[in-house]
Amino acid sequence: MIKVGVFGANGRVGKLIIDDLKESEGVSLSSVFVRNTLNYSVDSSVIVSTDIELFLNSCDIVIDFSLPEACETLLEASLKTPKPLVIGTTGLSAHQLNLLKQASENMPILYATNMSLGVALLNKLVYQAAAALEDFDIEIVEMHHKHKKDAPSGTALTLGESAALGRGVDLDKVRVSGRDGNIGERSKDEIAVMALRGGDIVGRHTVGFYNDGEFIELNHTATSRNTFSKGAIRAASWLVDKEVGLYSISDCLEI
Ligand SMILES: NC(=O)C1=CN([C@@H]2O[C@H](COP(=O)(O)OP(=O)(O)OC[C@H]3O[C@@H](n4cnc5c(N)ncnc54)[C@H](OP(=O)(O)O)[C@@H]3O)[C@@H](O)[C@H]2O)C=CC1
Ligand SMILES: O=C(O)C1=N[C@H](C(=O)O)C[C@H](O)C1
Repeated sequence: MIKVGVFGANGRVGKLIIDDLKESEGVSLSSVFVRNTLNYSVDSSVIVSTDIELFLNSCDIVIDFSLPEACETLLEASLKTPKPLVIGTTGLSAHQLNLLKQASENMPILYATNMSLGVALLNKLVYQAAAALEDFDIEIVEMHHKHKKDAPSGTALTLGESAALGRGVDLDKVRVSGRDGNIGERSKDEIAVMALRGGDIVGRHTVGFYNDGEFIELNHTATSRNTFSKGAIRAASWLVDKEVGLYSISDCLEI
C-alpha cells in the first residue's frame, strides 16, 4: 500500500484528493500537512501535523495542491527530506520553478499544471496545429471560478508553451496578456493568453487558430474537479517508484 501525504488538504482540490484516496486501490492517506488546523476529520491513524518533517517522514509520496509560497516551503523541506512529489500548484515564480528543478535532482517530481488526460492530449494537438497552421494567429482564452488567485492559469501558459514550441518561438518573447487602447494591429508572431474569472467555472481552455477565411478552436472544459484529484492520485501511483528526475503528465499517461 502506497502511503500518500497531502499538502493543501483544506483546499478545493486537496479535500477531493482525501475523499478519492478512499476509493482508490493501492494507495491510502497517511499524513496531512496543515498551517493551522484541518477543517474536517480524518481517520485517527492519519498524521495531521504542522511539522513538515514529521509530515514528510510519515508518507511514501506527497501530492501538493496549495499556493506558490506553500509549495516553495514544501520544496525546501524536501531538499532535506527527499520524497517523490506530485505537484499541481500553479502560479509558481521563476525562482520557485528553479527550486523545483533543483529538487528533482534528488527525488522524482511530477509537475503538471493540469492533471487531466484531456488537457495532456490538447497540448499535443496544439503543438501540431501551431506547426501545421503557420499563417494562423494563435489566441488562448481561459475561464475559471472567481476564487482562483493566479492568472493566467498554469494550463493556459503550458498551452501557450506548446503553441510556441510548434512555432519555434519563445513564449516569453511573444506573449500578450491584455489589449486596451489604441495599440495598433496585431503582430504576426504574438500569442495572446487571456483570463476570465467568474462564478464556479471549474476550468475551460480554448486555443484558437485564426486565419482569413477560416478558423479552428480547440476547447477543453473540466466539468468536475475530481478530474484533477483522480489524475493526481493516478500520477502518484505511477511516480512512486521512479528514478530521480522531473516528469510530466504526458510521461505518466504515455501520450
Ligand atoms: N494541476 C492541476 O490539475 C490543478 C491545479 N490547481 C492548482 O492547485 C492550487 C490549489 O487550488 P485550490 O485547491 O483551488 O486552492 P485553495 O485555495 O482551495 O487551497 C489552497 C490550499 O493551500 C493551503 N495553503 C495556503 N497557503 C499555505 C501555506 N503557506 N502553507 C501551507 N498550506 C497553505 C491552504 O490551506 P489553509 O486552508 O489551511 O490555509 C489550502 O488548503 C492552485 O495553484 C490551483 O491553480 C487546481 C486545480 C487543478
Ligand atoms: O485553480 C484552478 O481551479 C485550476 N487551476 C489549474 C490551472 O491554473 O491551470 C488547472 C485547472 O484549470 C483548475
